Amino acid sequence: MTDKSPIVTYSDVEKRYGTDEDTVLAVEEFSADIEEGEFVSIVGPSGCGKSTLLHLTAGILDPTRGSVTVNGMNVQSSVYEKHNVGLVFQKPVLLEWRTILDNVLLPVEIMDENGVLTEDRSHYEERARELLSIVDLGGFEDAYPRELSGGMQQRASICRSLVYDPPILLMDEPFGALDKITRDQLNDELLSIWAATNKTVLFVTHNIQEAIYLSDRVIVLSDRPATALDTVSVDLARPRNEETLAHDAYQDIVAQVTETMELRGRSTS
Ligand SMILES: Nc1ncnc2c1ncn2[C@@H]1O[C@H](COP(=O)(O)OP(=O)(O)OP(=O)(O)O)[C@@H](O)[C@H]1O
Repeated sequence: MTDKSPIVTYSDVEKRYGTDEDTVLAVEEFSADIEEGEFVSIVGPSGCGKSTLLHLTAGILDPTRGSVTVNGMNVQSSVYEKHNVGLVFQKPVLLEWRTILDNVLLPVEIMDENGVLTEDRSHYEERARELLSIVDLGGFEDAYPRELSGGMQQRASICRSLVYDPPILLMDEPFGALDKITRDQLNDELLSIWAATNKTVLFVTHNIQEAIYLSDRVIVLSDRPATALDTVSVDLARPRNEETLAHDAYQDIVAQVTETMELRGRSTS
């Protein structure tokens, strides 16, 4: 840990959906600090509240108690700049009538309309082309989403989340729908991008192996309502690769996180 202030702080966060008697408590008493430049995964059982936590971090949802701050500023504040974060969803959600380049540039257009662009458009177009080339989509700028495989579309959506250079990347099971080979490949590409850009990444998954392979720390959530059961440091050398998976230390951490999830998850029944 550094002596700098954390980039994201969750303080006793609660999120309850609904306002009448029929409410759902999704997150309860969640507190955590995320350091700048860290790669942190959030793992937990299906439906426990992982996406809710990311949406609270993005300022898309408001907590019913507690607070989420980014660089010390409450994300609910009217002056908080939501483009501090880039979001990657479970599905790529590309607009089928726009080319890949124009899909990647969509957030730039929206920011331009809102008057919050810091550079001129040509800067972002150059960046979009550079990002597409990094993820091996050079040459597909003028293609349409239907011409790309699922993995290629998800790569394009990662470029879209990075095009305006947000310091924080929020990723919600981004590779969950892909086959294992493509998923492993994209995990390695993501680690390369992370190493090259010094982003802070919050990565949601229910895949324990994936979380440990990627992360500096793994936050283990309980069954719904999500609260932090444990935070596990992953002190494995980088860059990570095939050899990482064969290490005893890797297997030990997998066993530790698996046990926490199995023994300490709370029952929702
Ligand atoms: N808009 C909403 N209104 C009411 N309940 C909701 C809403 N969004 C989510 N929930 C409920 O909150 C709980 C947590 O949902 P969330 O999507 O955050 O879980 P998750 O861990 O991301 O799930 P999964 O692993 O299936 O992606 C679930 O019970 C879900 O049904």
